[in-house]
Amino acid sequence: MLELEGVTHCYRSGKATFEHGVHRVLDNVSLKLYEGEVLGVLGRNGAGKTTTLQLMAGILAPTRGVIRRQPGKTASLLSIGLGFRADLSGRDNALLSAMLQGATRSEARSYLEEIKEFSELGDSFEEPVKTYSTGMRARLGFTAALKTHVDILLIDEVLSVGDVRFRKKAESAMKERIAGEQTVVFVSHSAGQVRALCDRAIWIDAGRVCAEGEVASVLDEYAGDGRGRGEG
Ligand SMILES: Nc1ncnc2c1ncn2[C@@H]1O[C@H](COP(=O)(O)OP(=O)(O)OP(=O)(O)O)[C@@H](O)[C@H]1O
Repeated sequence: MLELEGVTHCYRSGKATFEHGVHRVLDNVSLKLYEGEVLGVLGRNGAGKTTTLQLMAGILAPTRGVIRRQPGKTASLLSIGLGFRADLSGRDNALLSAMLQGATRSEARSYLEEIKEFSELGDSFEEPVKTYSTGMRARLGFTAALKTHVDILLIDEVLSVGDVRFRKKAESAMKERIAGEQTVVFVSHSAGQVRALCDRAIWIDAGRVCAEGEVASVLDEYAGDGRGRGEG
């Protein structure tokens, strides 16, 4: 459904840092995402996980290599604080986000009360997003993505924020959605969440895929490396 072939991604940095101002974050990464699967992405801070999701979403273009997405399939990146217009209300942002996922205006409107209720934002739903806390933004982003249709859902750690009660509710709603046909790429630092939600996992370190395959064996290798130990 989505394939990365030999993908390298570099960011520009100050001339005095990295190699002549070029920071190579992904180095010749190849991976395949199959329809209906939930792929977990593990890796320490700065390993290149978010960059991988942004490439998959088409927000970034690779420096080298190819990204193939099945024609007509939509991919959407769900990450904290990304994609909201700060001056617009939660309601208007939810409307926009649904329309950006391909809903018509009236379809998008029909989701709004559900989004308001699930996100538990109350009257804040009518307030500008710039007045929201990080947890409130995450709840709005999570709920808007949960309620709208997208072929490939790319989730960047949004299930790790918010209070415990909302996190549990979000996890079980996500499980329900995943149980259907939804294709998901899921970045998390929590071994527990990856074990509970994913069909397959990859471990990225220093821009390369170190391990790929069955969740339990990838988690073992990650923990054995001493970096994933003790998380979740
Ligand atoms: N826009 C950017 N410009 C320059 N460097 C960047 C940019 N975005 C990320 N980087 C660098 O790329 C590397 C990988 O970042 P990325 O966000 O993909 O890592 P990550 O695995 O998602 O990390 P985390 O677990 O901390 O979220 C880091 O060293 C980061 O500093």
